[in-house]
This record gives sequence, structure tokens and C-alpha cells, in this order.
Amino acid sequence: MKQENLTATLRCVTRPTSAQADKIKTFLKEKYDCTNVTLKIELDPSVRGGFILHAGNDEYDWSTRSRQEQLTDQIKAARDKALRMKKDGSLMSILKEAIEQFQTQATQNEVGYVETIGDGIATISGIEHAMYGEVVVFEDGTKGMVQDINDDGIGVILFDTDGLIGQGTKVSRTKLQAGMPVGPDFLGRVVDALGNPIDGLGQIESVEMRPVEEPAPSIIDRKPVTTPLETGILSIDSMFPIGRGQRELIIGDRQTGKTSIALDTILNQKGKDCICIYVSIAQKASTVANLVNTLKKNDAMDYTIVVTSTAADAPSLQYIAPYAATSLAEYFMHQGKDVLIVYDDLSKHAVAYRTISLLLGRSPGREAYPGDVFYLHSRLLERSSRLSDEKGGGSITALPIIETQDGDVSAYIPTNVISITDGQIFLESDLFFEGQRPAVNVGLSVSRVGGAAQTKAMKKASGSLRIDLAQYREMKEFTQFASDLDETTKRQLAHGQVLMELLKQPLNHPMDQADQIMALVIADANLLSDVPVDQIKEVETNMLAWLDREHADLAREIHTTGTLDDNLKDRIIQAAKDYRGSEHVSHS
Ligand SMILES: Nc1ncnc2c1ncn2[C@@H]1O[C@H](COP(=O)(O)OP(=O)(O)OP(=O)(O)O)[C@@H](O)[C@H]1O
Repeated sequence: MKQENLTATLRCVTRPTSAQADKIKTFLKEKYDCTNVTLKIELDPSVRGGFILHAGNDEYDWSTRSRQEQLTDQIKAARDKALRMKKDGSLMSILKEAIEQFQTQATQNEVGYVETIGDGIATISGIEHAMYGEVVVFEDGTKGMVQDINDDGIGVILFDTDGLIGQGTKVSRTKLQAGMPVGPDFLGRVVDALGNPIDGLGQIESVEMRPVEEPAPSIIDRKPVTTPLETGILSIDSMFPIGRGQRELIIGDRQTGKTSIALDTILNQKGKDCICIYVSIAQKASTVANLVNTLKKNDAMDYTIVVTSTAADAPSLQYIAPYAATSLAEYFMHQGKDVLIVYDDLSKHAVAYRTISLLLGRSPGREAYPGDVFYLHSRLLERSSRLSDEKGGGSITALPIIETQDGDVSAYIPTNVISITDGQIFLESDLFFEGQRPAVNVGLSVSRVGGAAQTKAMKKASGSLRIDLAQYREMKEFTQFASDLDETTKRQLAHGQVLMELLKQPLNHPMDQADQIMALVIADANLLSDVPVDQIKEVETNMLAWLDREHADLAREIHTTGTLDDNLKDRIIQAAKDYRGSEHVSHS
């Protein structure tokens, strides 16, 4: 006999949400074949999370019932109901009811319920067809991204941890991959990892959504790196040139000037038709604010976008920030533009990913990182490339930053990223504290593809620089205890010292390529060897300013021809000699 009304008691610590109450009522209706269920709520602190349900003489511990048990109950209830109806002889009504209540399997499985939640990670049961990277929406509007799929349910990272999500909260699939809004209006703005503006300048009009995870361009769609991307930093442009489409790692201990190199490179792109994107990953908000101020002060915000996830953000946002920023970069690249993207820094990105993986219960590997931490960065950095002419010829140049501990470049994450990138700029604490800034270690730095992108003029001017510096370092080591040095050694040491002084560069003062070339030519001609060491930088700066003023044709010729023939070289040397001569006169 079909029962009309059923009254059940639910003991719990906190009242169930309406979704949870509906779920329990549906269960009772099916189990006891009744039309109306009245649920009496008894608040009982002894229940400790979850619900205890009393219906007739039966008791159900809702909190500990596994999904398997719930399913078994549902199947049993359905079978009992079918048998009862068969006994009544109403087979036709069974079929009718089945047709009326028909729902496709797919629709049934679009909705699930939160099983556990904490630290920005939720596990969800009931959704059976979710895709990796798919966005799911919680009842309160919070969004999350599927990161883990296993037999018992799915693991989701939340993009907002302030929501009202609890055990039993309903979750729906969207069948959409996580995306980033993109468009030209993002230029000059500071946005979070989801593309929301955080600079107080109002909404940003986006033109489309691009998937956060996009496959890297194929081999056929790429072109070799041949166009230089000038950093404006003499030590880098002369010895470790970077080309558009290259990935050059900036690596060093903390506080060795890593961010400063990236920032100076962004400042140097002014008027060079290159869009810059700076991604801050788990940085202090004050650091990012200072950086944005510097960019504004130097009029660099017009062509720059800052994508930021601060140290206070959930690991999910820190994890997604570089991928989302790369989607923005790809939007511009596919329009044929050149983009420079700085990831500051990928060590913290790996740590955020490690946190997520451990919370999702994945097995820890070396240094507790998950097994796929190499893939984490390789799939990100492979998206930087130079596209072929058929694909529009745009490019993304990546400057990932990695922080080392005590100069150890052989640690897990540094070696991974070194092997993924096309070279590295290694910054050394010792040099930094000696005052040699930027503290580029010439011996350990390398650029594997940028040589092809260097202009002929720069190649000629910097020809012997690396060897001269290597000889200087070696000689300095050997001669530190020697008192009596021969003339040649003294000369080589003095020349090395001039070069080291030349490579020093103050913050936010990127150097024009022609100035760099003229400085190298002048040093190579030994025109600075008689200057006291502590005045070399000053003399060089004044001389270059004078040359730009009085002999503007020299810089112009370097820029237009991109070459440095003997005649031009002689003219630079002659002009420098004139300056030094006039300098002596003015001093005396
Ligand atoms: N070329 C330079 N000349 C003078 N000072 C510099 C130079 N480069 C960096 N600095 C100073 O060194 C400090 C550290 O620089 P920066 O923040 O770039 O280092 P970092 O390695 O990115 O630091 P962190 O490890 O905190 O990310 C800053 O105060 C900066 O002003």
C-alpha cells in the first residue's frame, strides 16, 4: 500500500541547506514509497558534522554513508517499487512513469555535491563526466576548476575561498574550459589571475575568452628566432643577446636584482612595438604596487599589462596566473604583435602547485613536488615562440624568473627550468654585494639562440668581451697574492677592470643599442684605461652623452645600417679621443 505521509527526524549540528533537505526527502520518498515527507530538524551537538536520520524504526547516518551505499539504497528502493507495482498488475503504469520521469544519463550526472572542502580545494561526488580543466559552478556562484578525477569523485580548485560552500553544496558542470577574457583594452591595466581589474580604473571591455590552457604552436607554425629583443642592459645585450620568441631564464638568489632586470627590459621596450606583460606570482602586494609605480613613472604602462596573484591569494589563483597571462599574450601574438612576458617567479609557482597537489592527495616525489612538475613549466614555456609568416609572424618572448637557495642551480626546479629554456642569466650574490650591478655571472650565463638575433654591429663590438672577462677573472684569482706583476698582466688586469666598470648599470637606466656599441668600441681601444677606476662610469656616461649630442650621425648610422665597419669604428674612436682631449684641457 502506498503510504501518504511520512514524518522523519533529522539530527544535526547545523541546519541542512535546502539542497540537502531536498536530497534527503527524495531519498525517503523513494525508500518508503510515500508522497509527502515532513522533516523534523533536531539540533544535536553530539552528532559532530553530517546528519543522523530517523525514519520509522530505521536510522541512517548520513555523514558516513559512502556514495556506494547511497547508490545501493537507491537501486534497492527502485527495485522494491518496481516489484510492488508489478504485484499490483500495473505494468503499463511502470512504463508510463518511466517515460514521464525519463532524464538522460548525461543530465543526471551534470550535478554533484560537495563531500569535503578546505584550503581552497573541494572534493565532489555525483559528477561523473567532468573533464580535466573544466569549470564547475557552486550553488553560491563560486567557480572552480577540475584538477583531479578519480573513482570516488573529482577534486576541484576554487577560485574564491570566501564563498558559502559547505558539505552537500550543489555543484554544476559548465562543460567549459577555464578561460581568460582578452582584448586590447587590457593594455595599461592591472588585473588579477581571472582577468578582473584591480587598479580601480573600472571594467575592462574584453573581445573574447581564450582558454587558459592552450596547446603550444606546432613546429610547422614556428619560425627561427632572428630579431633581437633589446634589454637595454649592456652585459646582456652584448654577451647573452635575447631574440624575439626566445625563453631566457633569469636565475639567482633572493635580492640579487632579478626583478630589476626584467623591469629594465620592460622599460627599454618603449617605442619598440613590443607589448609587455608582467605576471607576479605569490609576490607581496607592496612589491607589485612599487613595480606598477615605476612603470607609470617611466611611461611604460601604456604598453604593459600587469597580471597579479599576491602571496595572500589562494594557491589556485597563484597556479593559474601564468597560464592566464600567457593566454593574453597569445591573443596579441596571433594578431602579429611581439609580446614580452615576465613570470616572476616560477619557483613560487611550483610551490603553489605542490600545495594543490598535496591537498588533492597526489603522491609527493622529489622535494615533495608531484611527478608532473616538469610538465607544469614545460607546457607553459613552450607556448612562447615566434610564429611563421603564414601565422602572422607574432612572437612571445618569455623571461621566467627562478629563485635559487644559496646559489644552488642544481636543485630540482632550477634544473628543470634551465633545461626547458633557451639560456639563462645567472645573477650572483657575491657580485651584487661587491657592487657589481647587475650582478651577471658571465661564466654561468648563456644564451643558446639569441646569437642569431644579434645585430652585426653588436656582434663585432662585443666580439672579444667574454674572453677578455674570462681572462680577467682567471688572472685576478692568480694574482691576488702576487706583488710583482709584469707589464702585460698589469695591462690585462686594468683592461678587465674597465670592462667590469662599464658593465655596471644603475636601475631604470636602459642603454640605447648605439651607446652600448660605442662604449664597447671605446673601451676596446683602451681610451678609458688611464681613468681612475671609481671615475670610469662617470667618464663613460658623460662621453656618451657628448657623442650623442655632438656626433649624432654616429649613433644614427649604427641604427640605420646595423653594422660597424672599420671606417665607422675609426670615427667613433677619433671622436672619443677628441672628447678625452677636450676633457684634459677643461680639467687643466
Ligand atoms: N643595477 C642595480 N643597481 C642598483 N641597485 C639595484 C640594481 N639592481 C637591483 N638593485 C636593488 O637590489 C634590490 C633587489 O632587487 P630586486 O628586487 O630586483 O631583486 P630580486 O632578486 O628580484 O629580489 P627578490 O628575491 O625579493 O624577488 C632592490 O632594492 C633594487 O633596488
